Amino acid sequence: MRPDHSGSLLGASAFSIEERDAVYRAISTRRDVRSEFLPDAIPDDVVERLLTAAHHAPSVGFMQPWNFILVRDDKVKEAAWQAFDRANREAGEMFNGERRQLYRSLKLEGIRAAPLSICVTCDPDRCGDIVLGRTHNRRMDSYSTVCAVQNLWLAARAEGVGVGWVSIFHEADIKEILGVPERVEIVAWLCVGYVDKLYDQPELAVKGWRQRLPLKQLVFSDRWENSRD
Ligand SMILES: Cc1cc2c(cc1C)N(C[C@H](O)[C@H](O)[C@H](O)COP(=O)(O)O)c1[nH]c(=O)[nH]c(=O)c1N2
Repeated sequence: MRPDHSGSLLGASAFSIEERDAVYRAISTRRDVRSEFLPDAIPDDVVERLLTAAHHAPSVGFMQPWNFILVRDDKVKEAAWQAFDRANREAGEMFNGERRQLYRSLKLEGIRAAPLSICVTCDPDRCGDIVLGRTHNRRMDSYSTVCAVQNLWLAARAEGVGVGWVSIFHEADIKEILGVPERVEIVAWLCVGYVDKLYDQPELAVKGWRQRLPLKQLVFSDRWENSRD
């Protein structure tokens, strides 16, 4: 089949003020959600829009290395929670004193509370061994998959749906639970569900774990500024 070269260009004018503000509002009010999920099922058309948003993410060489495993089965969620719990206990041991106490007091997942989990994976073999743009850095396929997660996260905010990213697992445990092939990477376990409240600041900041850094401290001109290391 001959490639389709019939694509046309779209106008690229700025959004209206309202549209622009809506985009920034989604970005600034998106939160990582752990425990505030409502039990209501998410309608299929909403899930479809979230996945479509994810699937429109940029990807290296237009590789689209992602898959989305939709988990609704309580038994599967329970197994994932057990894997989280094991890893979380190990993580707690890595802090000392007050920090350990604080860590242990944090709620870091909503796996069983959220009506839906979406495991987002990255298949490094999606389009052969040599991928445009990935030749000098193999991690570009993982980065692409993270872009898909962020698209989904922002779209979810606009839908009134909360998302919580859980990464406190041994990857092998999740692969086994979900039957994911060895070569495929687990990028994110996302807990997904409606919410009626969101923190106005990151929960980790509210709970005293870590504060947002001043942007000024992170921006350099032309070269890395060692004095700020
Ligand atoms: C790659 C990655 C992995 C994780 C997270 C995020 C990302 C990007 N975050 C969420 C993280 O704690 C949160 O994004 C920050 O604290 C900032 O808060 P807001 O997302 O702005 O609410 C997260 N949160 C949590 O409670 N358990 C977890 O395992 C993880 N893992």
